[in-house]
Amino acid sequence: MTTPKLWLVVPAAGIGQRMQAECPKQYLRINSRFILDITLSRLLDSVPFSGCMVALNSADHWWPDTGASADRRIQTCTGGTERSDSVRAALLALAEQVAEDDWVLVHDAARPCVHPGDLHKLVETLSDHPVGGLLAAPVADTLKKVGKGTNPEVLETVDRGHLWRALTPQMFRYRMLVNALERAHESGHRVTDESSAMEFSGNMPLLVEGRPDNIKVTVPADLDLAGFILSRF
Ligand SMILES: Nc1ccn([C@@H]2O[C@H](COP(=O)(O)OP(=O)(O)OP(=O)(O)O)[C@@H](O)[C@H]2O)c(=O)n1
Ligand SMILES: C[C@](O)(CO)[C@H](O)COP(=O)(O)O
Repeated sequence: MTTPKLWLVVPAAGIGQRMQAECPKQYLRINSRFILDITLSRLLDSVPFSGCMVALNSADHWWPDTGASADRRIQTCTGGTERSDSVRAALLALAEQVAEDDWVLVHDAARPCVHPGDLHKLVETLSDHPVGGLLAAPVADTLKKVGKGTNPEVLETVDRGHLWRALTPQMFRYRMLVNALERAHESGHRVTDESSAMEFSGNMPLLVEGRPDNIKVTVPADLDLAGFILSRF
């Protein structure tokens, strides 16, 4: 019985609309380094991955200027319209290299603050789990449900007792994840993370508590926050 390998998929084909920046947010800089370079180096320096596939936008002209583009461990493919399309494209691009039961960790390019300790905790916790799982953090704020209009008036306060925020990496077996994403896609079931696809296929991924500072750079204020977090470790 061979030991399953670890593979990394990084969806980096978004346009960062909510960031309202002059370039896709994965190419904004923190301390002069591209966010994408920071994310990839933190992941590849922390976990012995057998390989890495980065999904890039077909219009991406920044990649050749990254440090990562010179890293022989990293391959690239063209992403898709939605994040899940980009992840599927990256998984299919790895098809000839990956064994069915190998583990794949999927991590957002826009999450540069992921902590090595959380990566080790995720891999160790899930290494013999039948399904896999994801880093997540318990909800710490009171949550309000609002109506559909543009004026967010409160409909109700949602019980947060059993609510967690999904983070990344999300870690699943290659074949199970490909099948789950294909099934969700073919069913027209829109998923915003890998766990949702696994759940749609009837699985119960395990949540592994991660640091709440593993933020996704999404809106302008997140850039300085990420810089501060990274300065602390
Ligand atoms: N079609 C897409 C959309 C998103 N992503 C990636 O998925 C991650 C999380 O998505 P999100 O934060 O939504 O990034 P964007 O889609 O770029 O942001 P926005 O929704 O503001 O445009 C990002 O690293 C993004 O590059 C991707 O690879 N392919
Ligand atoms: C995958 C994710 O980061 C987990 O919280 C999130 O679903 C990505 O959502 P986005 O709308 O693509 O940023």
